[in-house]
Amino acid sequence: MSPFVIDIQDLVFQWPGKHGFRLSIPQFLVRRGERVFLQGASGSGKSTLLSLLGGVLLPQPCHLRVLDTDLTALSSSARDRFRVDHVGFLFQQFNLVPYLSVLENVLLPCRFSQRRRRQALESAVSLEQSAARLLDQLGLDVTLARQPVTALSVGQQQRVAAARALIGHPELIIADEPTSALDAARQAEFLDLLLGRCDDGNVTLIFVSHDQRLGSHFSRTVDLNELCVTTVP
Ligand SMILES: Nc1ncnc2c1ncn2[C@@H]1O[C@H](COP(=O)(O)OP(=O)(O)OP(=O)(O)O)[C@@H](O)[C@H]1O
Repeated sequence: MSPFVIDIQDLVFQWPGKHGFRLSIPQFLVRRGERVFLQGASGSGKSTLLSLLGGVLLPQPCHLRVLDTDLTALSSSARDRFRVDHVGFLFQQFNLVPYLSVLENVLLPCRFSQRRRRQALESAVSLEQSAARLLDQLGLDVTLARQPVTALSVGQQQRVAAARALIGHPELIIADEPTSALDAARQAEFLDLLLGRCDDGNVTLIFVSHDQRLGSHFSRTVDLNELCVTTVP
């Protein structure tokens, strides 16, 4: 097994029909269990890179291995399967499903992935117990579990989104500015809880933020501008 959860060599990506932006990364390696703080100027391609790591986007032919899987060799549906089985996504806007309850939102990955369902049940008697435990560990009052998710505050919704990303022990968590809606005190508190959960599961975390103060919580800071080769397309 490779020691690297992310192993990129000579990656190039351009949005179809869009000139002026080109992501070009000669090498990017992330070891199992690392917590990487990814920063870079607005528009430098951080979210684009996260989508490539999650198999949402495909680059030009290159070496792109995530969790020992060659993403460039997978079909679109196989990449979808890979993503739901192995990657927890945390978004800036949370992307919760507004007509579902808190619990139903957290359990969504288990609906789509047998692997996540099985792993969630390894340490709990039911999926609901697994979800409730995670919510509790992330500081959410579990009596809210049956509430519509839209009835929760922004900070509470963020904990729901984090529990959804973590349920069923995905090996890689990809977080795209998940703390930007919170004030500084809540950001630090949330980050500590998220990192604590990642430590417990030996999870690898790639975390994007513009807030450089958060960088001290991570094992490594990577600046996308330094990672990239800047060439005129
Ligand atoms: N769906 C898309 N279609 C076409 N171009 C896109 C798309 N998404 C992003 N881009 C372009 O790709 C470039 C990089 O955008 P991206 O969102 O990855 O940067 P970013 O570093 O995450 O920015 P920010 O920090 O502002 O969120 C930008 O020029 C953007 O306009």
